[in-house]
Amino acid sequence: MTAPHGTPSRRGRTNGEDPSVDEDFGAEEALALVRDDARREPRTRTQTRSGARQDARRDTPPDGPSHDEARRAEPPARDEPAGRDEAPRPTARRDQPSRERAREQYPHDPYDQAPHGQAPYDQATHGQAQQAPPARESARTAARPEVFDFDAVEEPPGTPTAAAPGPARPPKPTPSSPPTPHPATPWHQARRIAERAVAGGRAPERVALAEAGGLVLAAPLAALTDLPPFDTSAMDGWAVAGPGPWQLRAGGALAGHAEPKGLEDGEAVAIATGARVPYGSTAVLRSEHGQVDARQRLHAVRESGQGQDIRPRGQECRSGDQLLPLGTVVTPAVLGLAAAAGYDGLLVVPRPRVEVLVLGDELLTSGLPREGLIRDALGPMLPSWLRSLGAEVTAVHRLGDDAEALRTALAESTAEVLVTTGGTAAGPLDHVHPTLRRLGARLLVDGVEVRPGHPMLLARLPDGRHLVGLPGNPLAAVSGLLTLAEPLLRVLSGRIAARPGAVALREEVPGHPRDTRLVPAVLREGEAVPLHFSGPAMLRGIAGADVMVVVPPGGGRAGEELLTLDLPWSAFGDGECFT
Ligand SMILES: Nc1nc2c(c(=O)[nH]1)N[C@H]1C(S)=C(S)[C@@H](COP(=O)(O)OP(=O)(O)OC[C@H]3O[C@@H](n4cnc5c(N)ncnc54)[C@H](O)[C@@H]3O)O[C@H]1N2
Ligand code: MOO
Repeated sequence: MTAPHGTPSRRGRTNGEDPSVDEDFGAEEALALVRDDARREPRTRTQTRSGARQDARRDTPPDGPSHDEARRAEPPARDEPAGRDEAPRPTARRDQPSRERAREQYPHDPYDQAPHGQAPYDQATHGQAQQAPPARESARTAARPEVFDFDAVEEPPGTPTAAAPGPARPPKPTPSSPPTPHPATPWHQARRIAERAVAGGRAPERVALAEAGGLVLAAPLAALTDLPPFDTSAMDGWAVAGPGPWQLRAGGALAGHAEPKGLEDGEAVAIATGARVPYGSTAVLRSEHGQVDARQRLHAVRESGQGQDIRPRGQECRSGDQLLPLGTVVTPAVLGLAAAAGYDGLLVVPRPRVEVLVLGDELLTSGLPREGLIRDALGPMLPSWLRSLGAEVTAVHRLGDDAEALRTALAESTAEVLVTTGGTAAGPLDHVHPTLRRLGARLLVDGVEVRPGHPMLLARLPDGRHLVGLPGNPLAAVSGLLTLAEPLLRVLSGRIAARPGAVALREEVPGHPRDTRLVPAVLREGEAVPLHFSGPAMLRGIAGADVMVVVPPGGGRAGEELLTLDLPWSAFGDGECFT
């Protein structure tokens, strides 16, 4: 499922206690890991491409800075947005036939995310065609009603934010002073904070195989038997002893039967695939490679070598061999292997219990949108997504915009993790921050430098439970899932971080001047083609996506390798995984 994660070999871990996770892990480090891994392990869907692409990246035009340098540079003054949350307007794009072709299939331009023909995307309006803001949006322009305890924002020591000079607690805004700037956390750092917020999962439990799918091994899987447990025939035919021709013995050996009587040299007996081979057998002759004459003598029409088509006992493993490490997700194949190796049940990390609280008076649970009401997209989306991240979703409650209902739900829930949707911003009905403050929660992440989804948050309640606050815009909520919920739940569910993915962009993707962008894309011939309809309020792009591409501040060039985040269905994405 989701990345970027460290490789198990370098960052292998099952809980937040492994010191190796303390290393900084930015985009460049993650990409370097991918390149390393690609050299070691040729079979990866996100196999990075030739060095030529990297060389091209290093190319510096004679009259200007390299792309990377340009990316690090501040955007030119004329592009500076009026507010910190706005991106510059796009510059005109050159006509490129190949781009046009790609666009026909997978039209994309984040600055043009409305259907073709509509007004261009403007980050300030969050992907919508420009229009007068609705009444509730204008209410958001009001100053932030609550001031947070910025001391309570936990940052690892040495991070740029923590190291930044300035007062620990900003002054309270007064009617004459502008709203306090929001201390958003850089995207990579937010993921690390979420990963380290918890030390590990619940105490391991033994569950029946039928219940273990999707859980994580809490102990290495060691073989309880040799596999195969006895010498078996790999083919239908005859077990033979010594060189032929052989005298065929009456009867035969079938799978599931006790060991047949041993063979003497020059003897053969009919045998089925999977049957125990009789003691004394030197090979199995396939049925299509032998003929029996009238005197019941078996003749080989093709020679079979010593031991041919016999699977010797212990060929796959010996009793006690470690088959899989602790931290492995119990996939269907793991269930099969465990059963073959003698297990009736497995010691696993129980799923962390997660409760979803959907906020918003405007949400309908059925029927068509009407009278300003819209369908709740997140209530139906989150349970299976969270489950794919290792959680057990115990309940989905729809609370409307009711601060008291939210406070009660947070105070009374017994889930280890609460996930709220909506209400993270600073509008009059956005109750998440004030309620957290009332409950004495500690904000570990309060806003992230990522688009969409920058108002996302991670908080710790006084009793140690965690709350992931997802923004209400549906794609922004997905961004929050991938940024904060995935690392938190990965550690709580005992999973090992997967190898980070990287893929080359088929076409340029504009970036935000300072924030990371998460852009839905499809994978085609090893390249990522960014998708259209990927505004913060839209799910149309992500619903057809294979991965989320992590676009660094400043954007990505055609051919540039960028990190990717897997989606729950990514394994089925481009058909290259099942070879
Ligand atoms: N003055 C400002 N206003 C806003 C800012 C900002 O920085 N300054 N940020 C914008 C961004 S970015 C986002 S994202 C949203 C986040 O807002 P909330 O988390 O408070 O979410 P809501 O206001 O409740 O909802 C936003 C949007 O999403 C729709 N929504 C909510 N829940 C659902 C759901 N379950 N299914 C489908 N759609 C949902 C809701 O109707 C709104 O349209 O704030 C911006 N404002
Ligand atoms: O742009 Mo907001 O970040 O819609 O998520």
